[in-house]
Amino acid sequence: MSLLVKICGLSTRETLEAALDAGADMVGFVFFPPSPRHLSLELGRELGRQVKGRALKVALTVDADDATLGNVMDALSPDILQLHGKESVARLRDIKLRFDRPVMKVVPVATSADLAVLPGYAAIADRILFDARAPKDATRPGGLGAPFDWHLLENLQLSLPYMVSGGLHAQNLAEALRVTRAGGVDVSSGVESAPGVKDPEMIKAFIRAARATQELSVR
Ligand SMILES: O=C(O)c1ccccc1NCC(=O)[C@H](O)[C@H](O)COP(=O)(O)O
Repeated sequence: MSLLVKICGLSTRETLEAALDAGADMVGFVFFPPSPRHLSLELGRELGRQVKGRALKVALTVDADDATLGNVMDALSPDILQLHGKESVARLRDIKLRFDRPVMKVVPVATSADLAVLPGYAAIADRILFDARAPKDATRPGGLGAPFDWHLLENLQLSLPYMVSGGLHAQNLAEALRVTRAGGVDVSSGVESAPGVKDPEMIKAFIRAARATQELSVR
């Protein structure tokens, strides 16, 4: 199975086009006002139209209520909902039923104890995204450019697909894949020149590096 590459936090036509041209499988759009990558619904609609089926559109939200999710659905028409907050298993089930979209649940990781939630989420989610657990005083739960200890996933047995994220960049993604055997990689800060400012050349370099390491992926 081929490695999935997701470029997250896109917010301009130019950088979205760079990701699509370079062959990103998933493009992520952040709907979380405290984030430097937050999109208005209007911009989300415009960028969503630009994708034209060339990649899967992923809507990232954090503990969003139904009204917010409904607005995002209407504007972006996402293919996948990335739930990056503290959404419970019951909330995941509710969101899937209500919005009829595959759900990618983010599991924040700092220690092995963080993996205890997996059986619950695995029963409902379509995919898991492992990300570094944000520090308690962080203004957002992700997109901080910090990695976690990939060895925590070394002996993972998971019945559904999973991706890895957190502090990835073109130079370390091969090692992350070697250790975790993840089926996909997700990046935001590692393809930026400043928080929220994507760099087309860094996007291309990341996707090139991911394709070069593709044979390491098994899940
Ligand atoms: O990007 C944000 O600002 C953000 C805000 C709130 C929750 C999650 C957020 N980003 C998550 C991602 O972009 C990715 O899914 C992933 O965590 C990669 O982040 P990075 O470490 O910056 O590469």
